[in-house]
Formats: sequence, structure tokens, C-alpha cells
Amino acid sequence: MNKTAPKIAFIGAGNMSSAVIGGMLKGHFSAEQIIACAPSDKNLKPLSEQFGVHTDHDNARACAAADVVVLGVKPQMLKQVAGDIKAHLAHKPLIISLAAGIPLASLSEWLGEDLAIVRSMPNTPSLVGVGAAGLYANDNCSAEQRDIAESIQASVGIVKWLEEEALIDSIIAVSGSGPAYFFLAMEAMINEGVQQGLDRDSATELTIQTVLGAATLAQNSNVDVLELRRRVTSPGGTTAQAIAHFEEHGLRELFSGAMQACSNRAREMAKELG
Ligand SMILES: NC(=O)c1ccc[n+]([C@@H]2O[C@H](COP(=O)([O-])OP(=O)(O)OC[C@H]3O[C@@H](n4cnc5c(N)ncnc54)[C@H](O)[C@@H]3O)[C@@H](O)[C@H]2O)c1
Ligand code: PRO
Repeated sequence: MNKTAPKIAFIGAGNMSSAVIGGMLKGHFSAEQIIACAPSDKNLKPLSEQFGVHTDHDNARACAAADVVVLGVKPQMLKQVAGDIKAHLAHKPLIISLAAGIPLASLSEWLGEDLAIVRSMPNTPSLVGVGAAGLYANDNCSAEQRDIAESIQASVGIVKWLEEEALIDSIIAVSGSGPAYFFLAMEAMINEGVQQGLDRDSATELTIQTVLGAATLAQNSNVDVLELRRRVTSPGGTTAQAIAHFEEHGLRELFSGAMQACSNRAREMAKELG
């Protein structure tokens, strides 16, 4: 393996692979190191045009030449793709699976019991370098392979190594699926802003800036999010009314229920697909 510039093959070139590739190129990886594979040009063309990475329709050929194989296909496709590439992994590249709900035991069974495999659960803000990922490695991974997996994810955001594989399902509930919760909240805020008379562009810009501002403040503050909320909420004022409405209508329970549904689905997928 080339330790300084490993060759990395992405099998599957959709939303998540594109976000990681785009983020990696803003970090210290070069387009020369990366090849993206998918059956059609629909996903590949934007990647070669926008990022200048190599592309191929042939998963096996890309895997045979790779030091690292990133599995970025839908969980439903993974068993079939694993069957197609298994014979081309004799040189034992590091495997990184991005798939929700597919356990290491299944990946090892499908790809080879002696392979080093890391499960990674990233999120789409990786594209702009503010991703958040959880990683879990099997016992075949060397320290060097763990470093490579970490360097890929760290180039696009923060990384947490997990003590137990089961915690990947908690990472999905918090940060893997998490961006969608905030996009939904933003959609609702934009629509209500328009309902109250703002033009859509202003409502959109103000909502996005508010979410960015809240996250940036929380990240740069030495007090917790509860205290930051208190500082917005004047007693008897406007925010207090909004927060009381959220509390009365069970926003906390809604979040708990949604996040439990999310990780339960990952466990169900392991039974259905693993
Ligand atoms: N989207 C997210 O926010 C997110 C976050 C974390 C993890 N993931 C995981 O990432 C994986 C990909 O999700 P996505 O949202 O990018 O899906 P997607 O549908 O956007 O991308 C899937 C890609 O796989 C390609 N593909 C289909 N069949 C293939 C084959 N036989 N060989 C090679 N490529 C093939 C498709 O052409 C497409 O490029 C999933 O396993 C998902 O669980 C996604
Ligand atoms: N998107 C994938 C899904 O919805 C996995 C986490 C985020 O299944």
C-alpha cells in the first residue's frame, strides 16, 4: 500500500460518496488518488467534471487497483456488490463501509473473513468540511489502516471512534440522519416566515443564517446549549411563548421517538439485509 497517497476506490457514487469525495478534495487528498464507480454516467459525470476524479463502470477493476475500497452503495445493493468484487480483493485492501444497518459480520461473510473492515457512518455536511462521523473497526484492522480510515473521515469533519459496533446505530440517529431533522425544521420555519409576510428568499436566508449562527455559537461557547437557550429567552417575552408551545406539544418526546425509530430501523435492516 502507498502509505502517503493510498489509491481509494468509491463503489457507488451517489449522495454520500460525492459528499465525502468533495470534502476530501478540499482537504489533503488529491483527485489522482480517487476513483468513483457506478453503473451509469448519471452520477459519475458530475464527479469527473466537478472534482476531476477518475471514474469507471467496472467495480472489480477499480477494487483490484485500490488500497482502500469505500462501499457507498445502498444497503439493499451491498450483498450483490460484495459478491461481484469479492474475487478482486485478494491483495487485502482496507474496506470502509458507509452502509447503514449492515453489520461487520455480514460484510466479512460476503467479502472475506480475513479482511480489514471499518464501518463508517458519516453525514452529507462532509461535502463542506463540517461532517460528523462514527467509526468502528474489526479486529483485522492494523493501526495504520485505522489511521487511514480516520484520515479520510477527518478530512471532511469530526470523527468519533466507537467502543462497540452497536453504537453505529446511535450515530445514525444523532448525526447520520440528523441533518435531515434540521432541514425539516428549516423548511417549516421558512414556510411560516412566508406565511407571516416575509418574501421566500429573505425567510430562507434568515432561517439558514439563524441555524448556522446557533450551531457556531454553541460550538464556540464555554456554556452548554441549555444556558445558550436561556440567554435568548427573556422571562415573559416572545421566545418563552414559543418554547412553551414546543414543550406543551411534546417536542422532546418527538425527538426521542424519531431518533429511536431511526436506530430501530437500522437494527431491522440488519435482520432484513445482513
Ligand atoms: N445519504 C446520507 O445522508 C448517508 C449518510 C450516511 C450513510 N449513508 C450510506 O451511504 C450509502 C449510500 O447512500 P446514498 O445516499 O449515497 O445513496 P445514493 O442512492 O445517492 O447512491 C448510491 C450509488 O450507488 C450506485 N450503485 C447502484 N448500484 C451499483 C452497483 N452495482 N455498483 C456500483 N454502484 C452502484 C448508484 O448509481 C449511486 O451512485 C448507503 O449505504 C447509506 O446507508 C448515507
Ligand atoms: N441516510 C441514510 C438513510 O436514510 C443513512 C443515514 C442517513 O438510511
